[in-house]
Amino acid sequence: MNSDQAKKRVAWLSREIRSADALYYQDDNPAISDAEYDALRKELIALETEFPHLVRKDSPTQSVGVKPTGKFGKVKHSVPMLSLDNAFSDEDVVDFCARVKRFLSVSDKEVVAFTAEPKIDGLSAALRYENGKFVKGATRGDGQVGEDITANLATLDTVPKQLKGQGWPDVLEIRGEVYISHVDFDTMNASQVASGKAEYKNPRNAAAGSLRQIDPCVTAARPLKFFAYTWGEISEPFAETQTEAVARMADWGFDVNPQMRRHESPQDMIAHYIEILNARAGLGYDIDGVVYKVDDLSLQERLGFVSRAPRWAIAHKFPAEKAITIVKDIDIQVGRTGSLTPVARLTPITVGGVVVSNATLHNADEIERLGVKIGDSVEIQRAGDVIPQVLRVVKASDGPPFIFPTQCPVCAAPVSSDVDEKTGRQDVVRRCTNGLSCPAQAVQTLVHFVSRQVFDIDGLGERQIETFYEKGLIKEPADIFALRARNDEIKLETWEGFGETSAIKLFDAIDERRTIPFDRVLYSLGIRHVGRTNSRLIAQHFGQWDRFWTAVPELQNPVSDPYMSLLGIDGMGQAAVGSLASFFASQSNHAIVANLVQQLDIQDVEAPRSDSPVAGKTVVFTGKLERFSRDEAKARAQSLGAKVSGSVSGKTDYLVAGPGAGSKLKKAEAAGVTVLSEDEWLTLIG
Ligand SMILES: NC(=O)c1ccc[n+]([C@@H]2O[C@H](COP(=O)([O-])OP(=O)(O)OC[C@H]3O[C@@H](n4cnc5c(N)ncnc54)[C@H](O)[C@@H]3O)[C@@H](O)[C@H]2O)c1
Ligand SMILES: [Zn+2]
Repeated sequence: MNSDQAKKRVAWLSREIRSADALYYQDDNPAISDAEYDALRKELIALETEFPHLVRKDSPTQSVGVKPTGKFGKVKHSVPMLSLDNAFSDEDVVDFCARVKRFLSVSDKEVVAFTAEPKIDGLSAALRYENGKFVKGATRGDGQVGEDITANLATLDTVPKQLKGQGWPDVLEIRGEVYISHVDFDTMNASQVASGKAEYKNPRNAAAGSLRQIDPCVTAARPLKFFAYTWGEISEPFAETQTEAVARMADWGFDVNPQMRRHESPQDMIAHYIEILNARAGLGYDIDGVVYKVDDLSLQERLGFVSRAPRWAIAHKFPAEKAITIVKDIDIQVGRTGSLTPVARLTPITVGGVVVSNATLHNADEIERLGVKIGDSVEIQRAGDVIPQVLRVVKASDGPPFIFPTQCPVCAAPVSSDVDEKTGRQDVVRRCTNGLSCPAQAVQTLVHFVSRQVFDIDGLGERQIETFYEKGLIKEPADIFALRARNDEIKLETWEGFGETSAIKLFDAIDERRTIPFDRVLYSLGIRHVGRTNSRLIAQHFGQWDRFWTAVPELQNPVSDPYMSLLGIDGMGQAAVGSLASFFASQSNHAIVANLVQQLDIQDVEAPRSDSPVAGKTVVFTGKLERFSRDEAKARAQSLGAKVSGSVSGKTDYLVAGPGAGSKLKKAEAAGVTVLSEDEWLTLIG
């Protein structure tokens, strides 16, 4: 970016931030998420660092909050109320500690202690005490001048009107955070709804809205609380460290946060941060990070301030898990079994450090429940590696409601939903009824076919499958094995993304997989209810592919021997056997499998040994296995006639626990299940 472009971007960012500030601080009604806001600020700081001449005196990076409105009287802060700099990563924390030491000319070996405590997501307030009596309360405002909300603050139980104990300075200004607990927030919103008023978006906005009421009686009825954590003007010092100061505040009758601790290294600070992050959901009030402060007050004094934040403190922000964004479109994806899954296409937004541009809407019922339509503002959530979800509509657009298609969006075949045999209710999932004649189902079936757990063909992924399918070169699994023979006409080495070597590599990878066990072939077909376990059970039952193939036509008769004997297998149900039969009822499916089998050398599957020491036993594997992969362990156990389960229950006979085993191990121990190490397991099975 050149200086000119940077100038424009800086101006734009400043404008965006200022307007967000006004909505957030003055109206208590933000229009963008905190994560979005933080991203704008971060970008502005980066640009101003790169182009220092673009820093204007009125830049949002040089100031705090917004100027007070005329709604309340004004209070001048004799000690400015500042904001905090942010750290977003562990590295930032290490840098911060190093920066503090450098500033103080302290060697690496010497210790500078820091406190760590939760960053309460409320709004800050200053309480002035004269001779132990509460005389004035103010908001932060723009840091220099705040609003006089004495009467409102006086209504809080956690704001002492008279300090307890003794030894307080004659003039003492205590600062801290006003907030609302989760329980109180829910109650408050329920009564907002009952009286026909708008709900508050989150506890912070509810607290800010409640505190900045013209009528203190309204504030008095709101469940506001106050945590004390710092101070402003004082007539004389009252402590030597942050830790000591907070302890004295507690003595004088203030709530202080019980999670605060002192640390001597960035590693300990970060460990504490993780501890608080994990405790977050159970605290009962919102926090949005951890604040670290230099413990020694004389060092704090030496470190002083930069424009809007102290040099001796930093806020280590939590990754935001939720964010608000806009639904640009709703697409319907067709899966391998024809299921229609609606996906919201979003205006991209960073959630927990990851850009999210799609979120699942699960099914038609969920769309109806949420009432979501194209153009709506929605709140989304991302947790771990799962697909982001839409939680709720924040602001509805005036567009038409979303109509769930009655035809497959890919092949236009009619859509239907199954009826649950037990409940007689319509399944929430709608499916395309066109089977493998639907291009979407065909491609997804092929993708499943080549995937790791099935044919495991290196170099063939979704993208390649799509290309081959579109060119008409792979329409069914058997075509994959014919590619090499047809390459004179295909000339794969001339395709974009392929060279001579990668083409040969792909053909080799395909040929390597011609020899394959019976159960994998069955699993590769992607038949509903015939997953890995059932494929294995069926394969073990027949032993050889040819025996199975001879029995296939008889499966159309539900009282035939093969049908009944499959039903008799422990673990197989009507759904699986019925689905297997109806798959082969289709002429084209039958032909597809026949073509495939011609290309393969199918290995027999041995029936489980009933004389093995673990035959008929139920085994659970947990932890990190070091002697074999999870798949291998499972296959081995099954071939010895053991049942492998994913969870510990009363039926479990053995738990094989590798290093790092957690909840399953605890549960097994509690249930008196025999726990074996990997070596013990190997000895047992011989
Ligand atoms: N969504 C929006 O439109 C929008 C607009 C403006 C600001 N914001 C949000 O507000 C924040 C910026 O506001 P800010 O300038 O108040 O900075 P800040 O909230 O990130 O940090 C400073 C504040 O933290 C508070 N705090 C809480 N616990 C504390 C503790 N234990 N010790 C010290 N301080 C503690 C204090 O009130 C202090 O003023 C950002 O997180 C931003 O996401 C959002
Ligand atoms: Zn279709």
